[in-house]
Amino acid sequence: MALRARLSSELPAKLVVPAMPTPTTITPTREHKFKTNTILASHGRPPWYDETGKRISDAFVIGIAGGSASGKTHVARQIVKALGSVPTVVILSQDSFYKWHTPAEIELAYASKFDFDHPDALDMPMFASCLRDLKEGKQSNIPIYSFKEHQRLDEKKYLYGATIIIAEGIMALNDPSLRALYDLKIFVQCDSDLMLARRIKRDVTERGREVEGILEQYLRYVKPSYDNFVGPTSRHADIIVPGSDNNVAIDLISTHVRRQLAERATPFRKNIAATPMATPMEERASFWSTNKDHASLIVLPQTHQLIGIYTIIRDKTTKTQDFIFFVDRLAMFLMEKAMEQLPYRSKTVTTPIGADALGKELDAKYICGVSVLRAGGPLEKGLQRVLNDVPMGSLLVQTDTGSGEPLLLHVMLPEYIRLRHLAVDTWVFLLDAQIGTGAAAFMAIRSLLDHGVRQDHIIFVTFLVARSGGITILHRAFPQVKVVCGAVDEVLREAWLDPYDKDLGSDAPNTNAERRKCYIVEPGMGQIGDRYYL
Ligand SMILES: Nc1ncnc2c1ncn2[C@@H]1O[C@H](COP(=O)(O)OP(=O)(O)O)[C@@H](O)[C@H]1O
Ligand SMILES: O=c1ccn([C@@H]2O[C@H](COP(=O)(O)O)[C@@H](O)[C@H]2O)c(=O)[nH]1
Repeated sequence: MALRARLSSELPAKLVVPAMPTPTTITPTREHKFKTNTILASHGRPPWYDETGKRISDAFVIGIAGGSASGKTHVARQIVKALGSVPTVVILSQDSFYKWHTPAEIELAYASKFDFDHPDALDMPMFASCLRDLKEGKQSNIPIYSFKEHQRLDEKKYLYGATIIIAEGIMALNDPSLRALYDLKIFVQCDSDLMLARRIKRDVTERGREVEGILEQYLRYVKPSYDNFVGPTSRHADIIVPGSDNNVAIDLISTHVRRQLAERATPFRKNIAATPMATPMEERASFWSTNKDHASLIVLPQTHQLIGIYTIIRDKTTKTQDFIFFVDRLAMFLMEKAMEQLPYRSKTVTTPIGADALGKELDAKYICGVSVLRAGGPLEKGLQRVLNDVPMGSLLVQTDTGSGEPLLLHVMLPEYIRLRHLAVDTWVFLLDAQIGTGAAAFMAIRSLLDHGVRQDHIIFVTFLVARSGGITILHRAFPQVKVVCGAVDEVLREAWLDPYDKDLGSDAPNTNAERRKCYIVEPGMGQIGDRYYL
């Protein structure tokens, strides 16, 4: 409703954008040859949740319908191009949702006697469900369809983290449950002869077809389907875009989408900023006073041995070789402690002298590790020592130098998390060097929850937690996540970081354009990832 109102203030209720008076030639590029459901552009994803940990915005979804070869994919790609530097954009092709075909149906397809242009040829409920998951910020595993084999392939394409989704297909506006998911509905209008000419060219070069078969299929199914099912859906569109010379329409659409995204953006880091004011005094006092038995924050016993290891690691004069050795040792201590957080069940074994011994065995279905790059990397070795062959994944979270917000730049997760039905039974050791503002921890935990990992199955392992930082807000947002750490440092302060300096920044104002604002845990251990790897 709100969108319609806003759209109508920007555009007439239904906009038919005329073709450009002077035709421009768009040279088909290699990318036109592929119909892939893929992340086409990613400039990092800013927070999609607030400081309570709840998701605050859905992805912006554009539905594009039109006849076969009218230019739907082309329009989708032009929109992505025109949007420029925006967060993650995904193009979801309805073609991927053609149903699985029997050998008899495939034989008919090769003889151009199978109707791929009826709405029943597509698995609409599956398309709607995958689209809904992506819109709601969850992962989706999309089927892959081969036009050459007229068959759905065995493998699937994993997608996660879209901020904008463009769903395109001949029947994209056909189904009411699909239409309900779109924030913007587009119909690509194109002359029949142009569509036929393009289809012949494309099907011969890209889909392994012959002209005679293409024409037979066109007359028997494609043309009647356009008249009966596809063309009439143009009445549901917000915008009608011409199938050629459509630069004006593309500009209009991209401006609208950019404005919508700007309206949805909310500052995050500022809200959890590393100031003692981030949570009320009483809440922090109660968190730390109960922290000894606190189920959510487990601090390693402060033995002389442990403090000795920290002393070496904190010392800026420690040589890289020694730093790596002691970080690896500390990682082992932390991981051993973290392993205690997993469930165990009773088990009786027979000893070599034939006696029964009552013991315990791990009771976790799936376990994996995910490190927040680069700083979480040094903990990986510790995890691999306590759990042989544990599947590892990573998340690259970095601070946007302009906005100061964390950005999710890369997601590489193990199958136990990528597949939702496994994720619910998966225990995840989430590894990061420290929890300062908590911004990276928030993003990493939220990403796992989006995949269906249970909050109480996440064990966050870290070297250092800042007492005055975001840990209390993190705990408030995700009370069931356990944090295992080796030391608690008192101070978290703002500073300027020089990318070429391994020592951490000063309070001096930003004189060097490359320096960026950061938050420093004090006394801290410096940039652990840099000291370990560089
Ligand atoms: N505006 C355009 N100008 C020039 N060629 C185009 C234009 N739109 C589409 N084409 C070409 O037409 C063919 C079919 O376009 P495509 O976008 O794949 O259609 P659809 O996704 O609707 O089936 C492609 O080879 C593409 O390069
Ligand atoms: O195995 C198949 C599946 C589909 N088709 C034809 O594809 C078009 C839809 O794809 P567009 O990319 O939108 O053109 C549809 O008209 C089907 O006839 C096919 O030939 N073989």
